[in-house]
Amino acid sequence: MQPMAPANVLYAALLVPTVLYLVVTRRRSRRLPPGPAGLPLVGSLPFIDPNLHTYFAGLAAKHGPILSIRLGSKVDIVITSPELAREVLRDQDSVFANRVMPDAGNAVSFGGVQNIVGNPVGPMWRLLRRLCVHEMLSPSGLANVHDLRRHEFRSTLRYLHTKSGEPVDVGAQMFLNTMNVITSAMWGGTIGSESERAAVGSEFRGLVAEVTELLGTPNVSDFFPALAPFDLQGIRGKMERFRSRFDLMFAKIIQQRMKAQQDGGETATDFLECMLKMEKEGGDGKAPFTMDNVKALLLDMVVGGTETTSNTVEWAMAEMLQNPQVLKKAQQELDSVVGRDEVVEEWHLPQLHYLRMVIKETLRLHPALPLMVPHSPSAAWTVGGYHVPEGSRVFVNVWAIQRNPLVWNEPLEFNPERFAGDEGHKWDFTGSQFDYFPFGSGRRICAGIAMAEKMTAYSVAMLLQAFDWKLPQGVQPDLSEKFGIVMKKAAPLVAIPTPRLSKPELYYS
Ligand code: HEM
Repeated sequence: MQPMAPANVLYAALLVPTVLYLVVTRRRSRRLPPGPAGLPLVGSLPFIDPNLHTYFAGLAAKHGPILSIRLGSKVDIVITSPELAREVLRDQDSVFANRVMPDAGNAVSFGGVQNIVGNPVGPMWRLLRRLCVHEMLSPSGLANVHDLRRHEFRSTLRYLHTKSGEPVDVGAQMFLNTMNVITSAMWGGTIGSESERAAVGSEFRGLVAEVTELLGTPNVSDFFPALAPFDLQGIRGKMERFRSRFDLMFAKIIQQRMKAQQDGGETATDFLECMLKMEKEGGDGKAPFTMDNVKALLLDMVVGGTETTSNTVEWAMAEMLQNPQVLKKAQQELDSVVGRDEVVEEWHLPQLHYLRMVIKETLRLHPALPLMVPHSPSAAWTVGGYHVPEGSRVFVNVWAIQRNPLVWNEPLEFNPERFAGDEGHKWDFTGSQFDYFPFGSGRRICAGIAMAEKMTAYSVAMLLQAFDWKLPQGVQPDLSEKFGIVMKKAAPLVAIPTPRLSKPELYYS
């Protein structure tokens, strides 16, 4: 046998390891992340805990920062480290920016993907997002409805004053306040009288509560999509009925507005007006825009904006009642910036630095969406060296990441001071830091950050400036959580307000 030429030896010496490397990495990259074994057919379904955020955190402690879990016929991926969150939400954002809508979500959102939350990234999603972020939720959009917002806050202030000395369900009041603010930003004064507005508000409240409850209910149709047509738990049927009720309510409001336009009334500057304009134009040339989009967007705002905001305010108040030194410091700041001879206004908010730190700390310990809204890759991909199947649901456990003891000193302590100074300022709501991102990050970041910031700060400022708060006799502070599509307090915060402004008339000004 002829000896090999030196060039061939070199070639073989390079080729063999290269082929081996490709085989090994390819095999490795087809490997799903580690995770619980589960049972045949049902996977880990029988073992999941309803408090999914803590259940997933427990699995991550065992299986690592990326894990896979089979629930029925679907594989879900859970991410629990800042590095991998960055990979999914920033480095590979263009691949991971899609969603898998639950069956219930499809049923309620006006013909499937008519809304922002459910739409895959594309011309339609861009148009819907631009409308929301640039028209309704931009600084100028929010400024347009400042007076309506102030009106709602003042009526909550009056109501709370009538309840002085009595137990108040803080979350329920804040839910009502937020709902009224969001609906008035959407369709302004379209609904005539106060009593008519109150009736619409209360119907909405009931519907939104039922919709969010059902969105958080485990559904066989999602675990076994082949069974979805049978709607075994009746969830789709219920959601379709809710959608019809929303449809009727929205149709009535839209009709009233169109009639007002025909009668040549004053031109409104609210969100409904700019959506109706877009509907008349039929879209932006790249995507169509129909009446279904108008209704689906209205629903997005109500469902996405109310409980997230009001629960954050409730958590902030609950944490401060547990940590009275924080509450006192926030009130001292309010006294020095606003005093007690006038009611706090939105224009005071930029000067309330400590209050802003309180909100940041609340969203660190209690992010409203603990697993965010699941993302989904548009193609099979590799994350952290593991295979992530196309169309799988990817949960990012922001709740666990924001309690990571490697990043946060005494992570379970409620300590707003950690957001002070240059070190603290780096954590904000822009999603640029992957150890703190309560509003998400990347192109799917929350569309309502500007409104959420304003609403949470204004609400907490009003509650603390106008009242002292205490728990009813014998009630202990309780900070237990209840997982849902939006994280709740397990026991609603009931507390007693005592007026602290200098004159009673101020509550009715
Ligand atoms: C404290 C209050 C809030 C928190 C903590 C919050 C948090 C979030 C998070 C984590 C996401 C998912 C991000 C992702 O998937 O990467 C999201 C999405 C969204 N939020 Fe918020 N949110 C709040 C308030 C609001 C408000 C007031 C509105 C509107 C009125 C709103 C509208 C939306 C919409 C439309 C989306 C979907 C965005 C998309 O898929 O492109 N949110 N929010």
